[in-house]
Amino acid sequence: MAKPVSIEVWNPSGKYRVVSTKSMPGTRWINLLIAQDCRVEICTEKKTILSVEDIVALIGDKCDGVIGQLTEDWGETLFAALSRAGGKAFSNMAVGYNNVDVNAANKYGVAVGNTPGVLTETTAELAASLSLAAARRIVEADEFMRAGLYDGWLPYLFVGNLLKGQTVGVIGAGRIGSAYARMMVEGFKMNLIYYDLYQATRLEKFVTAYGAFLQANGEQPVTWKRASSMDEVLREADVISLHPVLDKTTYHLINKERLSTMKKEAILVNCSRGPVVDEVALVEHLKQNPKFRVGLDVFEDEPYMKPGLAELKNAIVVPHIASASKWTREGMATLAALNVLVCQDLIIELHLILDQVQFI
Ligand SMILES: NC(=O)c1ccc[n+]([C@@H]2O[C@H](COP(=O)([O-])OP(=O)(O)OC[C@H]3O[C@@H](n4cnc5c(N)ncnc54)[C@H](O)[C@@H]3O)[C@@H](O)[C@H]2O)c1
Ligand SMILES: O=C(O)[C@H](O)CO
Repeated sequence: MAKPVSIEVWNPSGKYRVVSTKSMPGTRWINLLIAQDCRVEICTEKKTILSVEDIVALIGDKCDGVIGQLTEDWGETLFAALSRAGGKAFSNMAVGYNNVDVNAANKYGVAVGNTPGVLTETTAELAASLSLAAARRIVEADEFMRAGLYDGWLPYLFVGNLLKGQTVGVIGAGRIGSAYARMMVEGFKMNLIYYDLYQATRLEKFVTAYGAFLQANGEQPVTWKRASSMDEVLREADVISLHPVLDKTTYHLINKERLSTMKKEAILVNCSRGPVVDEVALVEHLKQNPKFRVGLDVFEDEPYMKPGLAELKNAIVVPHIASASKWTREGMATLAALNVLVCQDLIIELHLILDQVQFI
């Protein structure tokens, strides 16, 4: 028998019971649920990652819908428990849903939602920040200053890479990959090479139009190329950012062999999912190639890093914060609440909010 988990309750007399496994930013999501006669229960347990057992206890005997997190394992056990409790809706508070077994959800008649769109620009901005920080060695230089080591300007001090005129490579040119590509092309006048299963027509048109604009103003135009393989991107690009979904086809997409085909001074950024990169191979590659740099927001075994990574000066590491802007996190919470309401048929004035809702 799992221990009871601590909760905070909003609108105790609400007819429908909706559980959120974590407290989420803002109050709009809570108010939306209350307006549709929901009793909202928010788990206030101190531990960061809830176990399947904890969540089964939270679901209890009657539960209409759940908002969960990407750190949780939403599979057979949880969807069976939710279905037994009368629930028909689950929303991940994330766009990525590799932690959700959608087949199991289907089997138990539970609809699944995610939160795309509201995090596109915020996540792309972090990927751009990591690209810049790696190119200009900002974290190393900051540590140097704080250690009191700066004793005057020097021609070789923290020399990094100029981005202008170099090639940015994007693997997975969906919403976030395309937003990142636009930032790097427009902001730093980089040329683009991308690889995706599908053609990114709007992105191509954007780069073509921007190139024409630059040329009309007497500047070197930017260019784009859709690569026929991922290896072409790895060989040609100076900065490569990973933005595919995580599934069987993208697991360890970046491995020892592929790292060896990249330029010795390339920059690799990962704001997708940790297992897209073989992190052990990456640590080895970083050790062997001190001018190769990485910016990582995600890790193979979160919250852990593979041995050796934390000690490497050519790696910038941040704790999965790519979507962490206030606007975005409040938007994700709002979308997650709307997903649960719509999937559970609890919306009264559906037409007022349907355009804000996203489904997998
Ligand atoms: N670090 C973070 O905090 C953070 C934030 C948001 C999203 N993400 C991750 O980013 C991912 C992408 O989000 P999005 O909104 O851009 O999704 P999206 O669906 O718009 O884009 C994903 C792209 O990957 C492409 N793709 C799929 N398989 C591929 C393959 N084998 N090779 C190349 N491309 C492939 C798809 O065709 C699609 O264009 C999410 O699934 C999530 O895992 C991470
Ligand atoms: O998939 C997602 O949404 C991120 O990892 C968290 O924002």
